Amino acid sequence: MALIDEVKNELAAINDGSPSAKRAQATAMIRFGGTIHLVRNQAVVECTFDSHAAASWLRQALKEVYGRDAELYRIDSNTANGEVTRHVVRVFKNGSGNALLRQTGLLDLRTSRITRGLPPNIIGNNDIAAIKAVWRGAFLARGELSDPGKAGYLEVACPMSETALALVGMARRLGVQVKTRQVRNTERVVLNDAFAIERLLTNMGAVHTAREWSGKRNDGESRGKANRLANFDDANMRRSAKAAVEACAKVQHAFKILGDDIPENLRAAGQLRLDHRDATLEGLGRLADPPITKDAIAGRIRRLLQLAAKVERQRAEQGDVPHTHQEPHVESVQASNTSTHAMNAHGVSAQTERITMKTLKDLGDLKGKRVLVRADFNVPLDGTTITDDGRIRAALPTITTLRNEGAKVIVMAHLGRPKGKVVPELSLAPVAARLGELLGITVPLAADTYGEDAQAKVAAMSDGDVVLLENVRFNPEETSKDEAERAAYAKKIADLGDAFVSDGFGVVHRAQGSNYDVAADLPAAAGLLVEKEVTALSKATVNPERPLTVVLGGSKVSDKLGVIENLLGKANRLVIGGGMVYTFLKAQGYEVGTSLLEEDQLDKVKSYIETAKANGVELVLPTDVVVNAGFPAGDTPINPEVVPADAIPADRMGLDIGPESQKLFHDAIVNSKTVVWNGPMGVFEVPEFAAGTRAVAQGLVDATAAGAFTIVGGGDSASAVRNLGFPEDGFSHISTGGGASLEFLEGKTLPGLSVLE
Ligand SMILES: Nc1ncnc2c1ncn2[C@@H]1O[C@H](COP(=O)(O)OP(=O)(O)OP(=O)(O)O)[C@@H](O)[C@H]1O
Ligand SMILES: O=C(O)[C@H](O)COP(=O)(O)O
Repeated sequence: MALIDEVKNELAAINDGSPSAKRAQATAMIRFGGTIHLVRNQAVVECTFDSHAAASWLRQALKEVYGRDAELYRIDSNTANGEVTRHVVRVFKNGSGNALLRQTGLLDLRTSRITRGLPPNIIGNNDIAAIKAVWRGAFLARGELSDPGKAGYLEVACPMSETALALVGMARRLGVQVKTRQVRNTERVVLNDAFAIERLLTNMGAVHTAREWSGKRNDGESRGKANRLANFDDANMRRSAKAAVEACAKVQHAFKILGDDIPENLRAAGQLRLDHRDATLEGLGRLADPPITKDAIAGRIRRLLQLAAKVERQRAEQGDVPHTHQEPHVESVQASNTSTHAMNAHGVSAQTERITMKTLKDLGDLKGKRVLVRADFNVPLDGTTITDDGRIRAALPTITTLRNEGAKVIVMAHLGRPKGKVVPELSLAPVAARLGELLGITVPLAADTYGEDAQAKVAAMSDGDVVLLENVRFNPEETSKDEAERAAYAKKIADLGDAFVSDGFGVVHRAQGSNYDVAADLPAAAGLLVEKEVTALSKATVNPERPLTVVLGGSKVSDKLGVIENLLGKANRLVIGGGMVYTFLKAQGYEVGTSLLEEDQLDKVKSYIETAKANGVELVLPTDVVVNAGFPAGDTPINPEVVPADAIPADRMGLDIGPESQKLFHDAIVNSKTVVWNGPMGVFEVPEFAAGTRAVAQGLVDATAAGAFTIVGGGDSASAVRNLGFPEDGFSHISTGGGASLEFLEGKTLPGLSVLE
């Protein structure tokens, strides 16, 4: 028996729900699996299922919850693919069809029309059991599931867009993000993330077969890959085919624009796309000579299209040819890339697969070469004093390796957000001095990034020398949204070097001139830090050892709420502290005094709390907090006081988690196999409010000692760990990335990494 049949059998065997859940499921089964027509003004409700068990369930439920008798019969038909059996449940006799439509709410009594979506009584039902039941009914009626070993997908074909949107909303309330997609003129709700599929199946009640699906999926992974080209007939393949057709059109256009002036590796990649229109990117990679990864082939095609777009733009500027607006090129490759991600055997997104990037060895012999290294030297400063030099030290392995190879090392970096203006306080002068100290040499600082001084300093370099260019963000083009402007600027930087090494992991989530565009102009590779970060963070995203606990804190509340939403489908346990916790406490109806609060995020947070409950994600919040009269400033005396988390006085501000919570958090962390921590638990810069952050850091140290894999991410958290005196080797990995490490965890595609594929 195919696994989908087993899943439906398991779902159809669920019969112990409340009447409200049964009504929700039955209504969904009619809405998704039924047709309604009139015979002499009598409504005939006819629902067709491929599963006999589903049809039987509905017949029984109609009797039980609506008192309606239904006929059940089977239809066998011969199709090109063999005999197909369907099971029909029909409600018709004695006006019972009309009555059923009224009872379910599927007949809108005001307009006497059939409701297009799900009836309001179902949509407005906040009972999680009923929401699960709707999904169960929809899936029983029109659900499809990939076989283990194939590209992972779960889909429900919907009768119309309103029903699709209703399902999307309900999935969200279960903590699962699904999308709608039109396939062969049918609106479908689709899901490709393996973990989310398993979660949704479990939520529907297919607890046993969900596990079997994921288990079999692992066993069958290699088979699935090998069969990919042969099995072109499943939903993901169809999506991929569409993306491939679009990509072919773009490649053809690029060839036309570029003529003979195309780097050979890019031409070969484009030609492969044209010659094998139906192949997946993975398949194209296999066909390349020598074979390369799908990420590499995607990268080459993307660069080909970018190059064409650039040339076309230049020509348009020179008045050679009409500018035909080629920006969508880049997007469409990303789109085809995305569908490729959706096609892998686990159906998961970019960072849940290992990322393959070019590395230093791919740059060949660098002796005497000018190597541009993008580092992230965005370090905390107190005036001109660097309070944590972790990011500078993290760049040393790459710089030292390049120097040892006899390269001239030209380092570029940003500091703060000067918004395209020269801000003297954000000069990299203190960084040049510290880098020189750490390397034991003088590191001259060029007064500009690519201007006369930079050119002169680079021209004067000997092999093994290091020069630092001034803050790249002093140039408005660095962060410009105008790709052409950025590209022209990147070209000027690229003129200073012979190769580019991307080593600023903290900035790989940005597509900016000095970390992204410059890679199109020079042979480019990841530095040792970027390699190390990707390897370490992948341990939390590629089959992490569970329980996976994510600890979040810090002050950038709304930045991190998105991460929480995403993690509700991935982590086993979420521990929340720091400034963001007060929005959670308020969402539970507690007074939070003058603490950091994002009022406009309250509804979101409420739904996260609900989702966490529904998904079985353990949400650990503080039970006590340390408060003060206000944010510690200047000489104002500090009067820390511990209060229960549900009773913060109206005139007090929460600035740390209390002692009871410290123990609670510590224990939650220690009982984990993988821990990711981003954001301090309190205003750790002030000793009176540092205990919570210290307890969490200690939790990670203890978990590491017990064999867990622990990651500290976030600029402030990393500096907190060091400033509080914890040894760096107490943690498995201290990430130099803040936003970058979070976006990596979220599974987003990071431009600064994809450009190195
Ligand atoms: N309860 C609180 N109220 C106000 N500020 C807080 C509170 N708890 C922590 N903070 C502040 O949060 C700041 C760090 O937050 P942030 O979100 O920037 O974390 P991070 O580790 O730097 O992460 P990232 O690098 O991703 O930005 C610290 O300066 C700390 O004082
Ligand atoms: O500190 C960081 O997270 C990185 O340096 C990126 O800085 P940004 O958020 O200003 O781009």
